[in-house]
Amino acid sequence: MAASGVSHSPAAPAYRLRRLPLTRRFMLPATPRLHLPTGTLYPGARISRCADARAPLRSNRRPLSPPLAMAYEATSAATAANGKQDLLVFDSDEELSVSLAKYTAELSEKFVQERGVFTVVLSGGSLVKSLRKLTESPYLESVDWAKWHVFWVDERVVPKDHEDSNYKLAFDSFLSKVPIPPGQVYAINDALSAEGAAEDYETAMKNSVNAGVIAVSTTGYPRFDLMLMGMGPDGHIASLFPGHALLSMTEKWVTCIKDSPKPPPERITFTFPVINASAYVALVVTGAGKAGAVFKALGSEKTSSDLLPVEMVSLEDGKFTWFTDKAALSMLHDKASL
Ligand SMILES: O=C(O)[C@H](O)[C@@H](O)[C@H](O)[C@H](O)COP(=O)(O)O
Repeated sequence: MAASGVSHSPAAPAYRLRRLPLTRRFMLPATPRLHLPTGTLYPGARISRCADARAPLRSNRRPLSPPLAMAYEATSAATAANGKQDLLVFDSDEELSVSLAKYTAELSEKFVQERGVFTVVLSGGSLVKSLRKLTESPYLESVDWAKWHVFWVDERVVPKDHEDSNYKLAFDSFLSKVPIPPGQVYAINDALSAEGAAEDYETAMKNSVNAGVIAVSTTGYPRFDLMLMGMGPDGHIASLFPGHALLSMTEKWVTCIKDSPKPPPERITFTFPVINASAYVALVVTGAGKAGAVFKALGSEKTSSDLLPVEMVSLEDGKFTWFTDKAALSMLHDKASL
C-alpha cells in the first residue's frame, strides 16, 4: 500500500466558509538591534521589537481578552537575503493556540481560493497539541476541510497505531476531529523499511505534484502551502539533527535516518530544499527548555559553519513565523537586561 488513504471517519459537520480577520501584526523595518520590553538596547542582536506591539487579536465572534501577543519582526543572517521572519510571543499556551488556529484558517481560506486545495505539513511533538483550537468552533465549521491535504515533515518508522507514531499523535488529537477526506491524509507505509518508506513517501509526493495538488517551487521542489513544525531543545526541526550528514542532503525530497539522537532512531524526514521551498512555515517553540536554541538562532552571532538546523531554514520565497512564549525567549531577555 502506498502512502496515503488512511481510514478514519470523523463526524462531517456542514461547514460554510467564513472570512476571518487577519491577525494584527506590527511591521517595522528590520534593524540589526534588539529592543526588548525593558527598553534596554542590546547591540549586536538581530530582532526589533515593534513599538507598543501589545495588542488584542480580533475575532469576528468575540473580542479576545487582553493582550495576546507581542509582535516582533526578526531578521537573521540566514534570512536576510530571503526575506523576514515574524516572531510572535504569547503569554500562554491557550493564546498561542488561538492565534495559530486563526493563522492556519486564514491561510486555508487564501490557498483554497487561489489553488482550490490547501497542502499542510505537520511535525510530531508538542506542535500537535497547539492545533487544538482548529477542532473547535468557529474553525470546525468555517474551514474548508475537504480541500486539505495533510503530509508529515517527518515520521517515525513504527506502525501507525504505535505510541511513537506521529500519524497516531495527529490523528488522536486533531485529524479524527475534523472532516478531512481520509484519502487526503498521507501517512507513511508502515509495512516498509526506513529506506522503503522514505522512497514510497517521495513517490506519493511526486504523484501529488503531478496531480496539481502540491505546487512546485522555482527550483523544482515541492512547494507546500503551510508547514507547521516544532523545534527540539537542540535546535532540530523535522528529523534533521545538529551536525548530521542529512543536513546537506539535496538530491532527495524525503530521506531516512537510522541513528536519530531523539528516539525512536529510525525515521523518515523531508530534506532542507523541500522545507525551504514552502510558501509558509509556522514554527511553534515554547518553554524554557528551548531557550538556548532560540537564543542561538535569534540572539547570537553565527557563522555558516555552526548553524543549528533551525537556522538553516531559509525560505526561497516564503514567510516564516515563530510562535513562541516568554520562557522560550528568556535568554534573549536575560541578555538584553545585562
Ligand atoms: O517526530 C518528531 O520527533 C518531531 O517531528 C520533532 O521534529 C519535533 O517536532 C521536535 O522534536 C519538537 O518536539 P517538541 O515540541 O515535543 O519538543
